[in-house]
Parts: sequence; C-alpha cells; structure tokens
Amino acid sequence: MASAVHGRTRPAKPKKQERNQKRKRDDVDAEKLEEAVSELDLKATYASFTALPLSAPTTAGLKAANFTKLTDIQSKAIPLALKGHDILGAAKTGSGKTLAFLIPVLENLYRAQCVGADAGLGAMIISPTRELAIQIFEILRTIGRKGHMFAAGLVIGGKSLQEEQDALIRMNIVVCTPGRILQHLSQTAGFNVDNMKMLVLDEADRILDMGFKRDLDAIVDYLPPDRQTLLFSATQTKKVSDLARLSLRDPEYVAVHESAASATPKTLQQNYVITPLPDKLDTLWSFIQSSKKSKIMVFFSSGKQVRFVYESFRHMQPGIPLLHLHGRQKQAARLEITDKFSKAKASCLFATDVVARGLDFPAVDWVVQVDCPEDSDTYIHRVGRTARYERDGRAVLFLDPSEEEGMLERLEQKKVPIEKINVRTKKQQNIKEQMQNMCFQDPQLKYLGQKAFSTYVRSIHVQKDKDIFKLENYDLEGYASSLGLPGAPRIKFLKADADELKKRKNAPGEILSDSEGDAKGKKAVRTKTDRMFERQNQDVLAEHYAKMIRDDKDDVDINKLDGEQEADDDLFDVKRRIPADGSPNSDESDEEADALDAPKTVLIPGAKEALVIDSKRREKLLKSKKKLLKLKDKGTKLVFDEDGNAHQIYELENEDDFRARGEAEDQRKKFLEEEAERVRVADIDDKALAKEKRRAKKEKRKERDREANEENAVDEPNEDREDLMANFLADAQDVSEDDDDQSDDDESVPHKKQKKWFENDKAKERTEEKETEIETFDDLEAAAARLLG
Ligand SMILES: Nc1ncnc2c1ncn2[C@@H]1O[C@H](COP(=O)(O)OP(=O)(O)OP(=O)(O)O)[C@@H](O)[C@H]1O
Repeated sequence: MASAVHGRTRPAKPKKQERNQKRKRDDVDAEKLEEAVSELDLKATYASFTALPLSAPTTAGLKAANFTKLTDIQSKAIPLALKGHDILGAAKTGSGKTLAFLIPVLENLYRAQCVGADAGLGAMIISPTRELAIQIFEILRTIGRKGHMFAAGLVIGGKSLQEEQDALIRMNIVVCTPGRILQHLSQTAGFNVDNMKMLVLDEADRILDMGFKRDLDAIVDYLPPDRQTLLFSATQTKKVSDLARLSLRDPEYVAVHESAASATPKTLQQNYVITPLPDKLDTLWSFIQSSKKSKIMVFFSSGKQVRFVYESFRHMQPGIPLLHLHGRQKQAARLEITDKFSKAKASCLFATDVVARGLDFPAVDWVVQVDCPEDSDTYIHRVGRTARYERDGRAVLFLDPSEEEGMLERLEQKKVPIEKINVRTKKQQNIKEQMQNMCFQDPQLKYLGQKAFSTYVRSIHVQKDKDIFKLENYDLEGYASSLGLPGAPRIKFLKADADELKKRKNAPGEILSDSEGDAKGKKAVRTKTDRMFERQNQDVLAEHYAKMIRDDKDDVDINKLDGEQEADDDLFDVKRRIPADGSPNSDESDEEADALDAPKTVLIPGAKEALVIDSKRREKLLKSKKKLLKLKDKGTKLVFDEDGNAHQIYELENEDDFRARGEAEDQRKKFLEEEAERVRVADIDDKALAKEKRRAKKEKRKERDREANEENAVDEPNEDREDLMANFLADAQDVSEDDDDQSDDDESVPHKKQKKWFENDKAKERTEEKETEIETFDDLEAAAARLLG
C-alpha cells in the first residue's frame, strides 16, 4: 500500500508491468470475492479471519500481524460491513473495534477496485484526536502492507497545508481529524470526493457531539449521500437525530456487549477512594510511591493541572519516570511522549482527556482519575486505557465526598461495577508542606499552581451535571493551600455565568468575584488576605506579562523559563525587591508579616510624645526623615530685628505708642487704604508676571510640538500608538481569565512595536513617580505592564 503521511508520499512502487499483471489478478479476485461476499451468512459466527471472504493481501497482512481469531465485535460487524450495510457499532473498550472497520474499508474498496489516483477518494476515516488518527493509520498500514495498492494518507494538520494538499488529491483512503479535512474540502482544488464509498467515524459519539457538530455537518454536506457509513464507539448511542444528520440507510445496530453485566471489560478491577479535594495530591503522591514499578495513566480535567502536578512532582523526584501530555503541546512533543509511554515498562503519564479515547498504549497497569470525569462515558473511556484485549488492569477514581453520591448513581446507570476502597493510613503521605515550600521558592511554579487552581474551579463551574458537581461543596481554600498557594486566587467567571454566580454568592471562602457585580462597577470588599495575595504575586504576574511578549508556547520547559528569568531578574527587582532571605513572599508590606515580636517605645527629638514601635512598618518609619518630620513639633517662626533680637511674627504693640498715633478708627481707615493701595500695585505686578509665565510656557509647548512633529516624520504613523496600547492592555488584563487556558499559551503581542510605542521617556518619569505604591490589583497590572516597557 502506498502511504502518504503528513503529505509526504512514500509509495511502495512495483514496476509498471508487474502492476498491470497484479491489477488483472486483482480484478479476477475481486469478482470472485464479490460472489463470496454475497453468499455470506449473516447468522453464522465467524471465529477466524480465514473463514471470511477476504482478499489475499488483507489475509496476508492480518497473518503477518498475528491476528488470527476474530473478537466478538469483529465477528458481528465485519460480515455486515462487507455486505455494504451501514453500522452503529458498540463494544467495550479494547475489544478490537478498529479492525472491525478497517478490514471492511480495505475489502470493499478492493472489490470495487477503487485504486490509483484516477479512482479518487474511496474512504474517509474520521477520528476526534490526532493521536488516535495516527494510531488508526498505523494499523491500516500494518494490515495493508502485504500487497494492497491503495494510496492511504493521514491528514491531521500540524504540517503545511500545501504538502497535505498535494498528497490528498492522490489518496484512496484518508484518516483525518474533522477540522483539517473540512479545511481541505473547502480549499483543496482537485480533492475529489464524488466517488467516495465509505465514511467511518471512530469514537462516533464524540465526533457527533456539540464540540464537532458544525465541522461534521459541513463535512457531510460535501460527501455523496449514497455512501456506506460506519460508526463505532464504546459508548455508542442510537440517537435518531444523529442518524438523520448522517443520512444512515437502515443501519444495523451491533452492540455485542449490550446484554453483558457491565459496560467495562471483565478483566478490569475498578475502585474509588473518597479523597477531599485538599488531600488529592497527597493521595496521588502516596499512590505513585507505592506503585513505582507500574505503568500508570493519571487523568486531570485540564492541561494546567497536568503541567502543575507534573512540574511539582518532578521536583520531588518520585522514583518513577514522569511524562505529561495535554492538548496544548506541540504535535511533535505529543508524539514523542505517546511513543515514550508506549515503550515504557514503568512510567507515570499525567494527561487530560486528549488521550482518554481510543489510544492503545500497551500494558497499562493503572488508570487513576484524580479529577472526577464529566460523565460516565468519559469514565468508561478513561478506564478503558487499561485491561485491553483480555489483559488485566486496575482503575481507581478519586472522589471528593460531595461527588460520591451523584457519580456512583451515574456509574450504576451505565452498568459500571465499582467498589470503595480506603487508602492505608500508614501509606498516606502528606506533601502539603513540600508543595508550599516549592511554590514559595519558585514563582514559576506558583504561577502554574494559580492557573491550575483557576482552571479546576472553572471546570467544576461549567460542569453540566450539577447532581455531581456543586462548586459550593468543595473546600477551595484548602485546595489552594494543598497546591502550595498562599490563598485561593480570585476567579472571574464569564458574564454569561452570572445567574449561576448569583446562586453561589454565599459560597464559602468568598473567593469568587461576582462578575455581575463587577459589571455594575461595584467594588468587591477586599479582605486582608486578598490584599496579601495580590501583593505576594507581583513577581509572578510580572513574569506572566513578560511571557506575553515572548514567543513562548505552553509546552515550554519550566527549567528553560527559569533560565530566561534569570536574565530578566534585574528588571523585576527594581519594581519589587526580593528580601535578603530570598523569599519572594516575605513582602515587607504584608500585614501578616508586619507584626514584631514585642513592641518598643522610642523618643523622637522634638516629638510631642513617645512613639510606640509595634510593627515593622513603624520601625521603617524611623528610617525616613521625611516621614519623621510629620511626627515632630512644627516649631515657632521668629523674625529678628536689626539688633539681632528675636520677635514673634505677630507681636502686640505697646498701647501708649498706639494711642500716640491718633484715634483707633482713623488708624484703621488709614491702614485699610494703605493696604488696598499696596495690594493694587502688587496685583499689577503679579498679573504682568503671570502673563509673562503663560507666554513662556506657550512658547515651550510650541517648541516641544515642533520637535515631536519632526520625530514623527521619521517614525511610524501616530495613529498606531493608541491601537497598540489598547490591544496590549486588553490582553494583559486578562490574567485571571483563562480558560481557556490560552492566556499563557498563545502570546503573540508584537514585541518590537510594544517596546517602541509603549511609553515615551516623559511618560515613564511620570509613571515611575506613581508606581511606588501598589495598592490595588489594577495598580499591580499597570506596574507589571510598565515593566515591559
Ligand atoms: N482479532 C484480534 N486478535 C488479537 N488482538 C486483537 C484483535 N483485534 C484487536 N486486537 C488488539 O486489541 C487491542 C485493542 O484493539 P482496539 O484498539 O481496536 O480496541 P477498541 O475497541 O477500538 O478500543 P477503544 O474503545 O478503546 O477504542 C489492540 O492492541 C489490538 O491489537
């Protein structure tokens, strides 16, 4: 079989004459096979591949790969599919569904002689993830390599569109992801799907759900309606709406395990442990410590958690190789990790649901679900990464006490047998202090912890099944502390969630800021802890802003970031000095850290009273002359006469002297007249002076404008400035917003322009004056943004 991987074609090229001879043989074979297939008895049970009317190349390929006996789903689905039926195939995880659709694809195209560039695309196999598409493609190559002439390819993105386009127009079979194939359907000239005979959706329920709905509907619009459609999944449904969307023709529902006692493999042992959210990492660490010789997959609900736990556990040297995988890593890194994990004997892979479905890692011993899955289907797919094809496997689910009842009910409805177990107290280790120390010493890690916290909280917030996930039931303060954070980060929810938020206004800890309240401009009450937290994270946020202008992607190694930060340290130190002990958290202005052991009393010269020194802040005050002046007595202003005698500014005149000068009333009148005249004269002078000053100022301003105009004549157009600033600030302010998890992943603010336009020297001077005091979160953002300038 010719194969085009990522757009590069690697044909196994027989000579032309040989090819023609082979074609003739295949034609004859195809006719015979057609006859044999039409005679297939659908009621019979086919135990071995040799019992099926399969082409010589497929039979040889299966044999070479040591596939001899059919699994249940293969035995039921393959004969139907060979006969051209549409199929809804449902069977447990690891039961061999991939061959159940790949064999019919090869065979049906072979019999139809849909081979060569002229034949166009014969079959499209869609997978929800790139990893799964690659795996399917590899199996297709394995069983197709013994003499099939099809051009098969993988179209999953991550490579140049042009390369893929060139290969795609020659393909007979394509394995693809929905987004990328849709792009080609709409953009690739010469990509002909008019003769397409088969459409296969692996993990069909996933591809049919909301996430892919638009892509899939658009793809189907391009495809010929008279094709054969095969849908497979371990959690397949017969939803009528889906059948209509795909215009299935009398589909056969093949659900081999429907009558089974459980929806999961018999060889899988499933347990759950009740682990309050703040203890989850302790339990996970303890588990890993006691399973160092095993191959383990650990599931989390977000990539941020995966990264944080991976980085922090790595620091703690668990004694087992750790790997991590999530959707925001580069494709090459993802492939390398899946490859490493496949080959590993003992290893622990932290992952998101990107590897929950379909992936066939050999010999996984344990699946651990640290974060409760969103529904029972996700649970089934996750645990299905172990106990595959008759092997044993174990799975353990961590449940917060509040999740227990709801989740167990859902699992029971889906026929998932699961039993409670407890962690041995002797084996349970407590790593909270270590986590805190690590976050304390490493702002990068603390930053990741904050992101992990906020993505977790958001993931709970958006969960649909509120019988399981009720945000107010979780101990979020405790959770933050277990991640090593000094307090629970404040989290903004989207405005659309306002109703939900209203219900949770009285949630414990008051850590959730009400976006509705924010929208109305109401200022939330900031507690002492809030202020402390905001201050303690200035380094981290500043680094985050810095990262926004770096071409950094999410999978950047944290050690590398550390290295990069070293170079930037001076810059950040100016704004926020790390105390001598090196601890970024021991900010002198933190109220908590402010208290002294015992108050002292100090006498300040000239002060009206003794000063009690009961805090570090007051102690610091002693060192500032300017501030001390405020406490001192103001003193008395005296004037000296020509003889050097001191007088008060206003001294009472001797009464006799006063009377000698005439009547008091006359003296008053005279005084008023003289003063009025003096004021009038002074007024004229003042006005002249003010006029002169205004003129000079105007002159100066004109001069400045002239200079600025000259500069602008050689610079970039002025109007860009405001836009750039607005764009940059809009991005920078989104620190606590995540979700998408994208804020620190897709930073692409143009560095050069920002630097150039962010602020001029004058503005810098002005802002530097202002930036000494950082009181609010806005101040903090502004300060961090200024650092970038
Ligand atoms: N007929 C067979 N004989 C021997 N091994 C088989 C056979 N069919 C499949 N397998 C093996 O069983 C394992 C699971 O197969 P496959 O990945 O197709 O399962 P699946 O049902 O698609 O699982 P999931 O629902 O998780 O996607 C693979 O390692 C595969 O090589």
